[in-house]
Amino acid sequence: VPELEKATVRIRQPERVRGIIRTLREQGVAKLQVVSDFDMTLSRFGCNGRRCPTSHNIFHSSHVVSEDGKKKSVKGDVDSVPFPSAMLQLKDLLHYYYPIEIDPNRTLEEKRPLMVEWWTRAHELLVQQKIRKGDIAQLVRESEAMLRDGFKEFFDQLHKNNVPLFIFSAGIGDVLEEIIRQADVFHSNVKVVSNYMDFNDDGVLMHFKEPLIHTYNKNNTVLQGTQYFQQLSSRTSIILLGDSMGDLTMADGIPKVENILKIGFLNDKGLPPPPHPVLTGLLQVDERRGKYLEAYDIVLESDETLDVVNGILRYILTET
Ligand SMILES: Nc1ccn([C@@H]2O[C@H](COP(=O)(O)O)[C@@H](O)[C@H]2O)c(=O)n1
Repeated sequence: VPELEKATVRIRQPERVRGIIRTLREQGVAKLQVVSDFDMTLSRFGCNGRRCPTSHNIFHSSHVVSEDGKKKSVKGDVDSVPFPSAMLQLKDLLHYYYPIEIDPNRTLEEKRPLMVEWWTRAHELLVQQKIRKGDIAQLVRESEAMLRDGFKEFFDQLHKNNVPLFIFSAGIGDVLEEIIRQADVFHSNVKVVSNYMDFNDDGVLMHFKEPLIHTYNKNNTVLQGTQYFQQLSSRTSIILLGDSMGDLTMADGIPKVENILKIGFLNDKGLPPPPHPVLTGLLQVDERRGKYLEAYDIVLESDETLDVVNGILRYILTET
């Protein structure tokens, strides 16, 4: 896999990783499934020195706002504040909670209640905005959210080879599905589990459906009743893609894992140092690298592409 020689690749145990990749190929395509996070894993973290939005914070800078918001803009403040003040609070939440989410020095027990608090407050703010189902496509079209370079080969290779792709996201399902749809890669082998909006008959957001999925409960507890992994029990070779320590448990519900390759994107590099608004107070990549290298087999640093994943898939999916 020549892509493993890229400068962005870090591997703690190269021999072990080569062994897993060889075994995945030997086991064959019929045994393979891919489990992936969405935001900042399949979607880009940054572009032209700016952060790309997650499926939540796509709403921060959107002109697609509630009737209240539109009335505000009619009053003349559309250029200076193109969204109602509650939208600004979403940003405030991000600045407060995101450093907590990625802090390697806090335990999961400390983080979990704070994540529930973040998601609950953010969802309440979105409900207050009376988001309309029909506006989501425009919102996505006008946003800077985008899939990583090489996404088409990634989705198409898996589809062509009938390899199931399970996207397990703590983002907003309605938004991320639209991003994938607009990229024309929402193939029949893709299954998404995420936080979904619940709209009334007029298409206005009323609630978020249960269970609430946040960064640190992406495991079997929120998959009860889906039977997804049970139906794929013969697929015992797993490629897991994530960008946070919470993503490491995404495959826990798979009944029998024989071989698993964990690939992690270590983002947050190559962007302006603090006081960049979102990075203020964040621990830098150097401080997080050690934990990522222990947890993920392959760590990709400042890599906005799916090149390495595609290279590995090409190798595994090629007939021997
Ligand atoms: N109000 C929020 C809540 C969460 N986020 C970010 O979204 C990411 C979750 O999505 P995954 O697809 O990665 O599971 C998470 O890492 C949070 O940083 C947000 O931006 N706003």
